[in-house]
This record gives sequence, C-alpha cells and structure tokens, in this order.
Amino acid sequence: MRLRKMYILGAWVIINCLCLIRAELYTAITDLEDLLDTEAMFMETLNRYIQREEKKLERLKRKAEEYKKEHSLASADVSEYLSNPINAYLLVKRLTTDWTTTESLMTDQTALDDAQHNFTEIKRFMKFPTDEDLTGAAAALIRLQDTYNMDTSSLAQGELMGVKYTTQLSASDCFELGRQSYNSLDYRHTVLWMTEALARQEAETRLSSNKTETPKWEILEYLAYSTYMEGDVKSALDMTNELLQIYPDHERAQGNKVYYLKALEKKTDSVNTGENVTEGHKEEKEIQDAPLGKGPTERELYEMACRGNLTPPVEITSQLTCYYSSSSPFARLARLKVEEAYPKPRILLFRDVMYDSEIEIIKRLATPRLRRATVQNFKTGQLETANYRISKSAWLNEEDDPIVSRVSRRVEDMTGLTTKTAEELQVVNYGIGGHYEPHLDFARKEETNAFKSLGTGNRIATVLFYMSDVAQGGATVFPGLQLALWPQKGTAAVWMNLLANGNGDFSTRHAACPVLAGSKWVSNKWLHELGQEILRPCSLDPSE
Ligand SMILES: O=C(O)CCC(=O)C(=O)O
Ligand SMILES: [Fe+2]
Repeated sequence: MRLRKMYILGAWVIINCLCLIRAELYTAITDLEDLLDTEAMFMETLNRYIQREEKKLERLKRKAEEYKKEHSLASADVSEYLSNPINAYLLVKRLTTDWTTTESLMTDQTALDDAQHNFTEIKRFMKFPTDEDLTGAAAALIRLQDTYNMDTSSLAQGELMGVKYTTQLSASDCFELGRQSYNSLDYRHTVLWMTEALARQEAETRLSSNKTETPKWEILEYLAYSTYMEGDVKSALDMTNELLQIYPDHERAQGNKVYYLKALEKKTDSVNTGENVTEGHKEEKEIQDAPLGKGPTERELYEMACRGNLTPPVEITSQLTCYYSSSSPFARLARLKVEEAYPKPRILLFRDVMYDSEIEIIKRLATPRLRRATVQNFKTGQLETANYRISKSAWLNEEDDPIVSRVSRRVEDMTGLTTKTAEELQVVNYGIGGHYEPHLDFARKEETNAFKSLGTGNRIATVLFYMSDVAQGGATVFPGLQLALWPQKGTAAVWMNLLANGNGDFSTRHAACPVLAGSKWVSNKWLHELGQEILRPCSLDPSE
C-alpha cells in the first residue's frame, strides 16, 4: 500500500518539481489551482489513515467481545470454569500471549507513521502554502473589505458587494483573520473580525452541542486588548470582566483589568499608549495620503472609482466618440473598433483587438514563467517586490513565439508608433485581492536611474491588453480623471504617458483595483521614446 502511495507521490514529484516556488502562492490564481491538487493528496492520505485505524479498531472490538464472552462464562461459576484444565490454560494464555498481541495492536502506529511520512513528502514535493501565504491571503481579504467598503458580517456570510456566494466564514475563520490583523498591529480590523468571531461562535454553539475550536475567552482576550488600543477603555474593561468570569485565573487579563480600572479612574490621556498593558504594542501610524486640494484624497477617489461610484463629468463624457481606426493599412483593413474613454489625456479602448486563440497561447507561454511582480526602487533603480503591487508576471520576447511578434505588430498598427525600442510583452495574472496601487508608468525627472540600462528613453506610451473578463473588481482606474476601465477580454487600453514636449503627463496616474472575484489576466507593451521622433513629432509647447 505504502509503496503504491509512494509511486503516486513519485509521479507528482516529476510534475511539480518543474515549477516549485515555495512562497507567495496567494498572489496568482494559477498557483492556487495547484494547491487544490495538494489538498487532494492530503485528503487521500487522511482517508487512507482513517480506514486503517477503523480496521484496527474493528479488530480490537472483536477481541474485547471475545474477552467479555469468556469472562462472563467464567464469572457465572468460577470454580466450575477453572476446574476445567482447558479453561485454566486458556485464561493464562489470554493474559499472556493473547494480551501481548492485543496490546501491540492497540499501540501499533504504522498507519500513523505512514500518513505522517506521506504528509512530509507532499509538503516537500507539492506546492504548499507557507505562513507568509496565509498572512498575504488574509491581507488580501482585508484589502478587499476596505476598498469595496464591505461590512464584516456580510463578508463573513459570503456576500461580496451585494452578490451572495455559498462559501461562509466560520467563527474560527474569522478568529484567524482577527489574529492576522493583530499580528500586523491593525487593531481596527482585529476588533471587527474578533467581534464577528464572537457572534459566529455564539451562533455555532447554539446550533450544535459540539464545542467550537476557539475558546470564547481567547477571542475576548484579543478583542479586549484591541478595543483598548482603539481607545475604548470602558468596553475593554467590560470584555476583560467577561473573560475573567469564564477564566478567573487568567493572569494577563487580571493585570490588564487593574490597568484599565486605573486608566478609567484617572481618565488619563495616555490610554492609547499601550504602556503597562501586557501584550502591548506601539501602534503604527497609517500613512495618510495628501488631500488633492480640498476635495477627496487620491485614496478616496481610487476606492470610489474601484467600486464603480465615480464617472467623469458629463462635459467630458459628452465629447467622447467611437470610430474605426485608420492609423495603418492593417487597422483600416481589420476595421479596428476604437472607443474614446477620455479626451485629454487621450485614453482609447480598442475592442476585439486580441483574439481568444492568441490569449490562450500567451497565457500558456507565460504560466510556467510567472513570478511575483516587481517595481523599480525610486532611488536605486533596482527591482523589488512591494505590497502595493501584488500579482505575478512574466516577460515574453519575440523569439519565444511568433505570436509575440504578432502582438508587437498589432501595437504598431494601433498606435502608429514603433515597437523596436519597446519593452518585452509583460503578462500579468492577478489573484484574489491582487492589485497595483496608483502609480505612473513613466519615470519622473528625479528617477535618474530608471530605464538607464535600456538606453531607449522614457516610457512614451502604454498598451494594456485585457486577456480576461473579471467577475468582480479589477478595474483599471485613473483617480484624477474619475475614470474606471472595466476589463473586457480582447480589449486594449492605450494612452500616451509623455506629453509631446517629452515631459511626463501626471494626469495618467492610474491603478489596478483589487480583484474581488475571479481572476484577471492582462498583458502590456510599454513603448519607449527612442525611434518615435518622426512618428510622433515633439513639441516645445509646455502644455502639450
Ligand atoms: O492591470 C491593470 O489594470 C493595470 C496595470 C498597470 O497599470 C501596470 O502594470 O503598470
Ligand atoms: Fe501602470
């Protein structure tokens, strides 16, 4: 049995070693799909273990029955029973060799050892999430909660912006989200998720007599402390009192109670410092983005646009038209459909410009090369990962497949610019919660190191192909323009990042909203300045 199992594992080793990446599995859907295979292997091992243990218990039950039968026979008439030499012999045998066999059956651990061995092998050779993945996945869920303004209870009931899904979160799932928030010193979300954990736990206990996994006192402990850190000492004290009713000897709670009482007595201002309270952490200040004048901040505009609650004013939208492109003989021939999404900066949407068959090939070529996407360090020009960009990306060059050259030609036909100096085709897959916060695609004047090694100047234009629809979320938004572009498979968005005078156009600042449901695939071509001199004549006008 074990050999066959090992053989199965052996087969998996060959398949999975090729693309084994330990961390950051939560950043792309493609990796999560592999985790389902891992889970299937775990379930198989667990079921086999249960079957073997059940067989063992069946044998032990039969033994117990046998003992019971003989013993009651003997007890009915002890002297009669023992006067029979066979019975006397059998009694001695039952308590010697027989009992040794029974005992060794009871203590037999081979099923457990085999299961543990298999678990270790699965963890070694299959894709397996790490603690960082759990933290990342929890952070993604909390990001979605904030960006899409979803209340904790609806989210726990599986409702995503009014759409009801069947999956729900249990008390222990909510507790884990609270714990993850707590570990990130995010007390606001700790309070939200621990409150939900408490409510769910009470409901779960009412429904079944089984004890739930997380004890109430533990939820109360996190909740009380985080409530205190959020500045509500009175509620923190009430929760601590409730905790002490359940668990009177809880030393930390006893200590905290004394502190909360003192804090309340003194009505001290220092309630938020966390001093003297066990488990105290210094609160990290959230980075507040600067307001754009008096109106909403960029963050607020970004979130509103992501939720679909922002559109450009009618003076702008009324100017927009759609037409068939005539930018090249091919564009005329293929009757490329163009829609203006914004007039200045001009943002165009080319509909049905990438075909499903092309998308399939590009995704297939990119999938084995997907790695956590990087950003360029503002100061050093080095590439590094950052929490404000969470996705997986791969680069395809024209030698990889004729399709990649075909996409470059298409980009030339769409833009009238050359792709000779463009970067390779970047393919990006965003998992749930995957996003890219507001940024500029071009390098600012002070970023002197950016694109230096390419020697092709700045990123003059962006062509962004949507290679999937997205069930919910995942828009490309331009907060300053109040504009959201909703991914539509086969459409490409195109805009110029630089003005004709070569300066960066800051109004092109844009973002990829977190994916709420589904998966988002895009690919993009960044065109550079070098070689465009004739195709896009420059201007000395500072406003152009
Ligand atoms: O995925 C998107 O919608 C935008 C991506 C983007 O802005 C980028 O990769 O620079
Ligand atoms: Fe971008």
